[in-house]
Amino acid sequence: MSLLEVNGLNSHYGDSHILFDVGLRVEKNEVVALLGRNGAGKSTTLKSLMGVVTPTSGSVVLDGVELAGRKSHAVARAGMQLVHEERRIFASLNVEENLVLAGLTAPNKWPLERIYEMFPRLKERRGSRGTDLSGGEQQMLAIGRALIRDPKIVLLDEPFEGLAPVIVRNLMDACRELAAAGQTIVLVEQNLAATLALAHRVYIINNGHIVHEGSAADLKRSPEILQRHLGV
Ligand SMILES: Nc1ncnc2c1ncn2[C@@H]1O[C@H](COP(=O)(O)OP(=O)(O)OP(=O)(O)O)[C@@H](O)[C@H]1O
Repeated sequence: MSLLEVNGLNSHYGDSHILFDVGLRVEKNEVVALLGRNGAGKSTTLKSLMGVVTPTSGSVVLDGVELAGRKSHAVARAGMQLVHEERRIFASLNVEENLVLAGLTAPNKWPLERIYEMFPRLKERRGSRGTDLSGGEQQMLAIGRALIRDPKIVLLDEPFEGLAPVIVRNLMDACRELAAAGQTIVLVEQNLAATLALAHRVYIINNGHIVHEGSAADLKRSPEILQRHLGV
């Protein structure tokens, strides 16, 4: 059994049917990317896994536990974390307060030092408020807030968006380090090169349907698939 098994997932916004029988599986220690054009349903998929959006049908099983239909705090307690595109840190709290608060209700947690080893910049900025951080520092903090809860799986929604190339490389190194340490990751990212460099396996979603599944290595060698589904 895979760490995460998603079957027949359907989600709606009001009357709009957005996800159609989405199926995914993610093995323990795997980095899986979900690619697709704008509006294809990537964020909705992550939100549906996390219980931010309640799927209308289907199943989301994490480590043998059915999570579909549960609220996001319950999903978080079961070991899933979503790092939202909007980062969602507390602007009026400093870096360390943000991290400590995120870890408070976690059954297991990483020591602060482990977060600071991964993101030395956060240690330097530990006393700075959320509002005073750069975009890259905010993203590091958002990821740190997820990791401090020692999740079984982390969902990253466009972690590199809007960041300078040097910061993207920095964050990619952190993701590689995480993956090497065995962290299971689902990554949604527009930056195709970065995605294919990080992911082991890739799904492509198109209009709410999964249209391709394969290894990242195979996808790199298949320009026609990239062209057909992503237009690149
Ligand atoms: N809160 C919402 N209410 C209604 N429709 C929504 C809402 N959020 C997203 N949608 C619609 O659902 C579809 C899928 O959106 P989603 O954000 O999942 O796409 P995406 O693949 O993540 O794209 P992007 O890269 O643009 O974020 C789109 O047609 C979008 O307009």
